[in-house]
Amino acid sequence: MSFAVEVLNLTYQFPGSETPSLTNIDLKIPWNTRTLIVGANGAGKSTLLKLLSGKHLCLNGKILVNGSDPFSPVHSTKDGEEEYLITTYLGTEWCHMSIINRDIGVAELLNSIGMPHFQQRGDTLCEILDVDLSWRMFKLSDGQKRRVQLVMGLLKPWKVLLLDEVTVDLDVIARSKLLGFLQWETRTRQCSVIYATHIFDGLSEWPDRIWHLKEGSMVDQLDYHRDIKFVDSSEATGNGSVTFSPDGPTVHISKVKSLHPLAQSWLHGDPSDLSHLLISDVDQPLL
Ligand SMILES: Nc1ncnc2c1ncn2[C@@H]1O[C@H](COP(=O)(O)OP(=O)(O)OP(=O)(O)O)[C@@H](O)[C@H]1O
Repeated sequence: MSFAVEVLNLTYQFPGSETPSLTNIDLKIPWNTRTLIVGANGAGKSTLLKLLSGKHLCLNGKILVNGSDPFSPVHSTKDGEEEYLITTYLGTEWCHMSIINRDIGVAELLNSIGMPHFQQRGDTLCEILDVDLSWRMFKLSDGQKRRVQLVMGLLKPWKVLLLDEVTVDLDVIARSKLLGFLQWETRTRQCSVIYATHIFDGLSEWPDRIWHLKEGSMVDQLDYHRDIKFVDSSEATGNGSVTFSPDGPTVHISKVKSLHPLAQSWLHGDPSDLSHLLISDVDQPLL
């Protein structure tokens, strides 16, 4: 069976560093899956995603993405007539690309990276991310710039998408549509997504697997469908419902299906944990 990603006994230490950032990582990620990586700041999420994208050379262990070493110069592959990038890595450096702050039109920008060759995909992405081709980049809000960037980053189809928290300033609708698009992609063609995030809103139904990286080690690997059950809490009035009172401004929000409590409990006790400062569920004010 071929895997989207296969990692065997990977240990990675940055040059000049005293300790490894990743230790003895073993992973097998099948095709047509969505993997969520959860970990405290400094746990090694970005390092892992960058290694998978070929940005760092793996010296200890083995990494195969689409069956090949991601550090090799081969960056695309063919499925029939279609050409695919093997990996697309969208991370924090990519978010700061200087071109997005210039006085340039969105249509011009997208055309310069090959939109005409991927017209249908580009149109779909512009529609789901609500990007207007007549916008000028320097006039956009941060969230609008991010949406244009995401259209750019996702325009060319990929086999393995590595997302390193790039949805942080999307509004909830754009984020939800983007996650829906990625879910649809993984269901309709041979590809997989690995997503490292600290934001769990709207993710409860999204992943197939949820992994916990702690101090460079993969300490939990859950199968979403097999291992996770959402249960009604005794004080909840429903499951994920919102009731607007006709008589006033009161809104009743029942406990919603969320992976946030799982992440909170995993990260409790992990290094860089400040969970003692968190407002508990019970005390949390409704803003
Ligand atoms: N270029 C580098 N040189 C040396 N050490 C590094 C470098 N980049 C990251 N590290 C170290 O590797 C470890 C993992 O960092 P990484 O950026 O992968 O964490 P992360 O889980 O992505 O964190 P965050 O949630 O804050 O983005 C940290 O201890 C960090 O200090």
